[in-house]
Amino acid sequence: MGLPYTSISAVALGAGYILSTGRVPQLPQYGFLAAFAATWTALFLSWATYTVILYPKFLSSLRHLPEPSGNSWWAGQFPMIRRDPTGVPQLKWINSVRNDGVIRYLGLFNEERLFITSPKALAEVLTTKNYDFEKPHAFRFFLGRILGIGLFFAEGDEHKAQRRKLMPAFAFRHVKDLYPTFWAKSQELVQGMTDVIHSGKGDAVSDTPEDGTVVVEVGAWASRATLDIIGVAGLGHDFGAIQDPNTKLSRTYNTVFQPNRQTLVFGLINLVLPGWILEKVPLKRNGVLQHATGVIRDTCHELIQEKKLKLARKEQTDVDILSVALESGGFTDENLVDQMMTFLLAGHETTASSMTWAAYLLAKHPDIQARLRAEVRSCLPSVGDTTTTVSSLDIDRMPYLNAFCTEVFRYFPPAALLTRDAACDTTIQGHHVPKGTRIVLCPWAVNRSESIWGPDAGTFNPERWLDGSAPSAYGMMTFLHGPRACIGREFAKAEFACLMAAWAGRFSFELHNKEQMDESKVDIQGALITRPVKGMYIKMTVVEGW
Ligand code: HEM
Repeated sequence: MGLPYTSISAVALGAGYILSTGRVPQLPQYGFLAAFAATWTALFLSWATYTVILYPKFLSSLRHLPEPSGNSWWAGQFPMIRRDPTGVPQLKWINSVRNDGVIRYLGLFNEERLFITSPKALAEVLTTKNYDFEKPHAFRFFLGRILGIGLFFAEGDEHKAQRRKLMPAFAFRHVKDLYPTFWAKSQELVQGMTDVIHSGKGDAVSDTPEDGTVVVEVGAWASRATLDIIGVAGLGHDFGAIQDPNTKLSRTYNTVFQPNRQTLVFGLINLVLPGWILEKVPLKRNGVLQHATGVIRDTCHELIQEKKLKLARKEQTDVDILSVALESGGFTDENLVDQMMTFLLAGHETTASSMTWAAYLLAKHPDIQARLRAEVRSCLPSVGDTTTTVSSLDIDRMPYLNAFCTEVFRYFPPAALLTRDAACDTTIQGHHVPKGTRIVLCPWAVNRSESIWGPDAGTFNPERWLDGSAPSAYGMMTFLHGPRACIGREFAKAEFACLMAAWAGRFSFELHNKEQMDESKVDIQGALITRPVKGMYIKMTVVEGW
């Protein structure tokens, strides 16, 4: 519950006036400032006691729901949430707290959160009552600056209308035409990395080029490839990030997503200060965000102008997302810029995160790596053969590749935790949920819930997708479900499958830091998109013969 600054200040002003002018003779007289400050402090303390202690512990209608033990008296489970990677506390609770689909836990200042755990409850929140829940306003401020206020942040009827206009561009019949683009970029990526390996100059100090092995930070390559793909397939423009790691746009996203103290402190302040105040605080992070927003907006503006010129000259035949949106005629220029900013970010860091985790998992499981490579080599033309391409049918015919990709999406969902606020009084699984209650959706936990996936939920096992035993759709939360599910899901799945086929077919993967065979030794950063904090360093070798 946000501090009601305006109401407290208004009452304190009134009290200051009354007490300083002696209007009520029965009351003692004080100076205006002293009376104002004393009333303000008293009201603030009463509000804080009510909000932090009385309401969550004794009055809330949600206090009888199951919850994890070990609360701090004023910060609930916040110490654990702050210490562990995003989603890890929720994973512990989903497997240990008995519940019927909803767990209540307390955050900083004992703010209540409802963590939704079962497929039935998730179906209710995401589909049946989707529009009863909205994205939190603080989140909109925090991310809206770099993501734009497009489809991602639209709500209610506005969301429905925007989604309807954009859907054709993301339908599978359109995505299937993009496979040649995905494959061409996968080829370019693999060629770029092959050149680096042959040159013997990797990204880590202990490279051992003499045995043909070079250590590469795969996350950076993944981001460059996915930025190029969303550039070409989304905006009809090649940013050339695979060829040049220092393009303005790549550098900009790097500075925004660099996991560091600044980002963390900014995020924490955002929990207590409203966005419009935080934006004005002279923090270094504000400057970084402002600059980044400028670069991203300008890039999108330029691309839209280019496309419009082409349209006017009747040269327009492209099938990228921007062209489809422009031709629908339903967006103003400013709105289009917001949509493009959304696709640029939502469509590149997410898939890059999946690629980074996939490289880690391949390195950790040499048997899976070998099986995948064998399938790729037997089904697809060589990645070096630029005269051939790959279609959706080629990829569909590869059960192990598809099982591997789906299992990576399950095991390491890029968006580990998402939130909603109840937009009205509503219910979940029959429990009354007051307006404003914070709802937590946690793909990281649900995707590994033992009650949904069985006792091997915590094991990476592509095999589970081959025997058709996968559980209810709502047990897999990587792209969410319902009207707000990821619109780019088919795009992402296709792009990821092409990129992984090219990687696994051409290279062998081995962990640079052997300690990381133990997953708990990989530090995970997860404010928005999960990634290894210090990058993922992999020893890569070109496997000849394909
Ligand atoms: C592995 C890749 C991806 C993952 C895991 C992913 C995941 C998600 C998730 C979880 C959401 C829901 C967020 C929320 O409602 O709080 C979402 C929404 C969205 N995603 Fe993705 N995404 C991926 C790739 C893409 C791509 C490639 C694009 C575009 C080309 C894209 C565009 C969007 C958009 C526009 C939304 C907002 C949809 C709406 O609110 O109607 N995503 N994504």
